[in-house]
Amino acid sequence: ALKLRPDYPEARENFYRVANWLVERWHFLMLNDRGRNRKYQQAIQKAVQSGCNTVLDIGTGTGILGMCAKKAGAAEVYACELSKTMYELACEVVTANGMDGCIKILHMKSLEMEVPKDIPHRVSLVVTETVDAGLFGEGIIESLIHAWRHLLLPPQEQSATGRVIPAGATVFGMAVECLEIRRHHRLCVSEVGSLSLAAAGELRSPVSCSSEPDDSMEPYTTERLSRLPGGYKPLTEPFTALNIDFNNVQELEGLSSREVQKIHLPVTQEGELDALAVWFQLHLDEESSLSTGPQEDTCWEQAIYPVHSFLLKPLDELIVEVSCRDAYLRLCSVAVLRDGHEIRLDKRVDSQYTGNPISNQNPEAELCSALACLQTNQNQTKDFSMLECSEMALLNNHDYHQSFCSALAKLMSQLKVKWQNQERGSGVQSDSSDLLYVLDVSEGFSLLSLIAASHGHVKAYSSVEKKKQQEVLKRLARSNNIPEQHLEFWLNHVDDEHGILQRPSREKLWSAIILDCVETCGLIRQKLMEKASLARCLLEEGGRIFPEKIVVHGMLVESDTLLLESAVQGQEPTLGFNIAPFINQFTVPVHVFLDFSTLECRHLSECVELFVLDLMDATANYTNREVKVQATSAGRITAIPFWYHIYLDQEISVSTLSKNSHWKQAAVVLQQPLEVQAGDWVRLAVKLHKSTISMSIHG
Ligand SMILES: CCc1ccncc1CNCCCCSC[C@H]1O[C@@H](n2ccc3c(N)ncnc32)[C@H](O)[C@@H]1O
Repeated sequence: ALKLRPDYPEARENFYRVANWLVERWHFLMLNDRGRNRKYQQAIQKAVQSGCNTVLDIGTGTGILGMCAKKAGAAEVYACELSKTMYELACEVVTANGMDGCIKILHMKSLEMEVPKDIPHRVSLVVTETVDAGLFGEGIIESLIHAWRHLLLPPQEQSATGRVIPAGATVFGMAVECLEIRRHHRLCVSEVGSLSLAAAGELRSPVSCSSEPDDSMEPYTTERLSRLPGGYKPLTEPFTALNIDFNNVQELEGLSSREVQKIHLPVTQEGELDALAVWFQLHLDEESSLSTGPQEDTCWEQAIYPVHSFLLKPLDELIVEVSCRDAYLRLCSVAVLRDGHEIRLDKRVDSQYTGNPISNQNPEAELCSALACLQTNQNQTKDFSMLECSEMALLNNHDYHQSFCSALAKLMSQLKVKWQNQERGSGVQSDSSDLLYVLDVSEGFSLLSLIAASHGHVKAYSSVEKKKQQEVLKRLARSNNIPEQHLEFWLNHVDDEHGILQRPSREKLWSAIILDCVETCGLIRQKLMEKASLARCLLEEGGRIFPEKIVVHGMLVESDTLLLESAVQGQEPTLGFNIAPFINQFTVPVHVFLDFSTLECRHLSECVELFVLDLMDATANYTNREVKVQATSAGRITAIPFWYHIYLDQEISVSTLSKNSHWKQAAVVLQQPLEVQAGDWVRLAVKLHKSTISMSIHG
């Protein structure tokens, strides 16, 4: 559709959503990494010059490594790529670089390839970079075992034996304290919005690396440690977790049956153990290697294994187990050696509140928390509830819940006063059971319905869907003395907003409706304005929507990092091959999941108000706005990061840029940077179409 009518906004928005999905963002990072490209090129040249004449590029992506092999003089070059989009793109790239006649590209997974069906004979060299931050996440081990068995010249041939680039890898690990990781993976607070969380039971993020593989969990997550807000504190020296030789097929085949390795790590700094960080060195050949370590200025993320919280002291020894039972590299911290005796970490319930004593709470909550621990101790493997990382970070966001608690309290008391006035006026005595009705349609796990119900005389409806999570809410209602009948789970089987947004009952309207406005990635939720207008019709006199207003703020920045993550910058980084125009078709103008607080960039203006969305008064809204912004210093404007101040009422607002925010930010990345001098004025044209914000800049 875009090719047919490039200006058609619907197609454009849809394409941007699809593009993010079709082509992973790391393609841009990888292709802009000239150091990486050169090292691969040199290793390939050396191998071809030393006799590797037939080459197979596994996971060719844009085709760059296959083209290196051809240019280095290899007689036959084959490439395979499992993603259809990348396969088609590689064909275009190879043709554009005049090599379509001499590189055969297959749209298939290497594991399906056979000799002579797909390639005429076994090859002397396999090149590949099918690795992720945890090294094995793209299946490189399985791919290489298959390649050694079916596609590579077997090692026993005296003459030319097959080889793999990279030749092997060394995996490193390190124990770290990191608040940003902790608040995304475990509960760190004992109460939110005047609710005690003692009875919540064990809450876990999807990332948990128990030694027995459990496919409902991911073994690790990924983070750029050098860019995490608040940074991290190493608690041990880096240790070697694993060495693997990709040219030794016995070693590759033996990997999954290697016995679990126990590593003793002397603690070098006192601190809270939050995670094991893992990275690796990719040995391309004997001389050159690539590293994904946090200390390098590498663009790659590290693999993060959140582990049981535990306060480590300098003389402790942390015992870590390393295994690769299934295809994944698994690390877990199993025990701490202190004064000669072993404290098991993996058997105990994770101490939910690290460092925050459950103080000054009512005795029954104390009893509940003791019971909860007792309960989880017995069958700790079963009764835990899973929260997404963003839901865990939201739960830990104390200010967010406090703001809602205050704003809801204000509304509830206003409405109760209104009733009393009406009663006095009409003389009709409404029975005290008359309740205010609050609907919380937040996405995912939300406690806002409970916070509303805790104000008394409120019947709250929650759209939490998952049974386990509903159990958590019911437990919290009980332990916070909220009457069972004041909490209901609402119509969560219907998916369209018309279904969820209905009157609470025939004669009743809502006193408050809580909407979810901003996605974790930093974009406005789809159909927000439609939902808001529907919700407004369902409010009783004086009722409110939360939030009532969203103000978009932003600023002009110069950031090479954002450019490198959003488009390939010319031909030079890609070894002179013409690749950029092809992969840049998948550039999207808005970059999401950005940590603006740690982005390397130069601020070229103050923060400015870009747009206002009024959810209580549709007539106050516009679809585009021109904003004049003054450059405060000279530079090249390459991006406009933006975030939101979410107004719960006239006075109370939460910012999506605040320190404990569970939200990330977004940024418009300009394809043509704009040079400015200090004092220059630029005009920003800001548009909102179907909840999608777009911006263009004019000198
Ligand atoms: C310093 C390297 C680094 C370190 C840490 N983080 C990231 C990186 C950068 N590497 C990222 C590549 C990761 C994606 S793999 C690249 C392309 O290969 C394709 N594929 C994957 C397996 C496979 C197969 N068996 N047969 C055919 N095709 C295959 C994928 O569809 C993808 O397009």
